Amino acid sequence: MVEIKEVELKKDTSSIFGQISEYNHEKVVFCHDHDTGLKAIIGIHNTVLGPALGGTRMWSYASDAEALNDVLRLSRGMTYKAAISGLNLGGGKAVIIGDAKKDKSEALMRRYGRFVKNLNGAYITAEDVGTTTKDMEYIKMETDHVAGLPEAMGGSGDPSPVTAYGTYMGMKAAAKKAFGSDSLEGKKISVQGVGHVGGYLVELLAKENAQIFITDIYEDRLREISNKYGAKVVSMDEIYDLDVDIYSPCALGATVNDNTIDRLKCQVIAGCANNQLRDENVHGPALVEKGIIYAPDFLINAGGLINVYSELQGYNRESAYAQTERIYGYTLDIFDLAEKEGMHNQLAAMKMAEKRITSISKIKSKY
Ligand SMILES: NC(=O)c1ccc[n+]([C@@H]2O[C@H](COP(=O)([O-])OP(=O)(O)OC[C@H]3O[C@@H](n4cnc5c(N)ncnc54)[C@H](O)[C@@H]3O)[C@@H](O)[C@H]2O)c1
Repeated sequence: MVEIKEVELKKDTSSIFGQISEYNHEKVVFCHDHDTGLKAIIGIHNTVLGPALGGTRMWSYASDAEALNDVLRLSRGMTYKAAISGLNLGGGKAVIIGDAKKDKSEALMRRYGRFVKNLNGAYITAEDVGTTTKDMEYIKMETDHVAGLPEAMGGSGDPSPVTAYGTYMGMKAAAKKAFGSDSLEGKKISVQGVGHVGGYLVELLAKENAQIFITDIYEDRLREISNKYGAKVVSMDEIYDLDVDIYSPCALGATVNDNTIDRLKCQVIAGCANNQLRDENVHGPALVEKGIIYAPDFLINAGGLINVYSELQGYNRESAYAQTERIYGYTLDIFDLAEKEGMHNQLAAMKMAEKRITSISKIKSKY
């Protein structure tokens, strides 16, 4: 039996190296370019299972420290996501500091691509919040270590529909656990963020005749999704107080926190956002206490990674969807493990992922 260390948040996070050692990252690269205004951080968390693959996020962070914290948490999440999904990939992620609508240019993305190139394949990038398949084309001009290229270029295209499908599968598994049936018909479901993934998820929920509530920063997008699928629009703050069966965080992370947890009235949380629990050690157990079934984020939002991984093997859309469908069964397995071991669902999923990494690391030195 492999011994797995409990993941704890350590306290010394005041220095950069303190933060990097907190989650035991292998490498963190700071990228700066005066001419293009590029400021980016690439986090390589763990490469035991394979090269670190994870998207590049472009976001207007309030501070460099916030950007570092985000890339460290996101890249660790990628390690777990790849491991639990049975992929031969490590965990990595990158952030570009800036406003994706204003600060992006071909030169900036290509300069960033050259930093990725310099890592010689230890990190493979892809798209994330604030980046598009077009940006991946620019990166591809500088390095082969990029995935999620447009289908016209032989790539797997936008991963969002596959991510939405996996999230839907995880949500149905959680519904089965909470309500005794995985049917979402008539269920009241709030979706926070109707961007790439959230939009596709709403489509799947509408097909199953769920009652859908949506919120987003962008009013035009809200109108579009509401008109198309008959979803009711609510304000960004109101989403936490709704009397719903399922809350689906599909925007950014850390929305399950000290300020929101007491307001939530749902029985299930299942969404595609990464790092939904602000602090898994605090908010994982708090959800158990409240009787809310939490579907682990990195498990149920793995569809996009599965899709991108398939591109590296020679893309096959059907097999990517078939593999993503298995998220349903994996999610039920995690609920069983959590119950058996008396732990919260996120921790059970982390332990399952760590177990695979530990066992594979042992065979790596043997020929
Ligand atoms: N795209 C993928 O395949 C994929 C895969 C795995 C995980 N994820 C995660 O899923 C989430 C959504 O990804 P996406 O690709 O759909 O991004 P996106 O940028 O297309 O959509 C996010 C949406 O959330 C909205 N938003 C941001 N803050 C909000 C807030 N406070 N309240 C309400 N809405 C808010 C944005 O306006 C945007 O429309 C992210 O956390 C991402 O990391 C995405």
